[in-house]
Amino acid sequence: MLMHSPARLAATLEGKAIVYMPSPESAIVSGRLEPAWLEVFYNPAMEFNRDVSIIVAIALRSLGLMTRSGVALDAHSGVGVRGVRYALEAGLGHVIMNDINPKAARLSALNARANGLEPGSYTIFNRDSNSLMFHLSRERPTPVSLIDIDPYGSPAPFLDAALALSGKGSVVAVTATDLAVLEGRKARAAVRRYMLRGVSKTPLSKETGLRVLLGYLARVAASHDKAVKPLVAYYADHYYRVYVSVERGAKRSDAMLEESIGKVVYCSEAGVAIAVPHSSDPREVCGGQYIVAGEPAWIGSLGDKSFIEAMLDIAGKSGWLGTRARVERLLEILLGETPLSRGNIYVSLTSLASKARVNTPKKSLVIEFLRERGYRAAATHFSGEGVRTDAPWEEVREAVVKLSSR
Ligand SMILES: C[S@@+](CC[C@H](N)C(=O)[O-])C[C@H]1O[C@@H](n2cnc3c(N)ncnc32)[C@H](O)[C@@H]1O
Repeated sequence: MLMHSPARLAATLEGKAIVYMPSPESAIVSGRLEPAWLEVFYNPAMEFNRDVSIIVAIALRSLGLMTRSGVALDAHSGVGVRGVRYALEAGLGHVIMNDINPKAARLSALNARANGLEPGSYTIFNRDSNSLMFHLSRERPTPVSLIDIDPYGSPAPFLDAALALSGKGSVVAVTATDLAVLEGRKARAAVRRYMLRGVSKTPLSKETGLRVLLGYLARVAASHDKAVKPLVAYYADHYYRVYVSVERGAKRSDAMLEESIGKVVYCSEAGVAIAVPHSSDPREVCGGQYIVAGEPAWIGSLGDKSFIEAMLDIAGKSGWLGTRARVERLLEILLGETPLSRGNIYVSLTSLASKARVNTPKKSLVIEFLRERGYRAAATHFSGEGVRTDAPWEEVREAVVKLSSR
């Protein structure tokens, strides 16, 4: 809902915040707002992404996981909506908002004032975010509990500084919108940007892309003798979003690399993908031809079940969120699939059915069938026709064939 206000600004409501943004007239293309054309970036379509951030921040506080400083850094703040909402809705004690665009920094300050943030409870910078993060980590050491990286396109150029700034227990939140690269459709760019050994587009690349992003984040953390642990990670619309908590120490870092970094391999004949350690021979599992979908990639769990449970509980009480119903739907699916995500890529029922030359059966029937056989199985948020399970793929194929005509 956009409201017009004087001085070439428009105002809108998001969450509990009133948000001033540049008047949108000049950025309407074919009847739609093109956020990158605004003098200062603001994308109303990312409200869902920000609503999830608010739930994460509240969960960190309520579970006692927020480190002592309680400071959040919104490193690419645009109009400042995320930073302001962290203060207003999640009650974070101090927010730092930064943007390289001077008009963005001014608008962030205006939005902080308009929403009644106490003058001492926020700081605004107009700097390159890398230079700011290194400044806060080395020149003016500032403990930051939540480091939020939400740039245009790839977050890769900002992760080194974010991990340098992170301390024990900090949470690093990252948005990536360069899906074509992470999913392997632009393989050369993926090799360059995320330092991959191998990458290829496959029918299951949505999940591979998220694992490539997490794998890169983990390797950057390792270069700082740190380790990361995903609290929640998901795909939505045109982006990936991950929240990881940071641990310090070379031993933890070594253990993370050993246990959680490997490769995603697509078994071409079977139509399934596997997440396995570097040393494993895919031919043994695939039993035939295979493609390396992403290496190195994160093969560990995509989140923490109790954290997601807490988020779901909080979302249920957060009636002010504009996208609450969607947040709850996502969290419910993540709660089912995340405990099954270590070493498992979801199975595409359509792919399996087409390889077996049968009709695709109903997902709910396949899930029930696998559970009756003692396996764990759940829906996945990556695809409406996907199932995540710890059953061997041969058993899933058997289920698909048996259930195809029902
Ligand atoms: C996708 S927008 C951020 C949106 C904002 N986080 C939100 O939720 O509304 C990316 C922002 O990053 C800023 N930016 C781009 N490069 C930057 C850099 N090197 N340092 C700091 N800000 C940068 C842009 O000016 C833009 O406002």
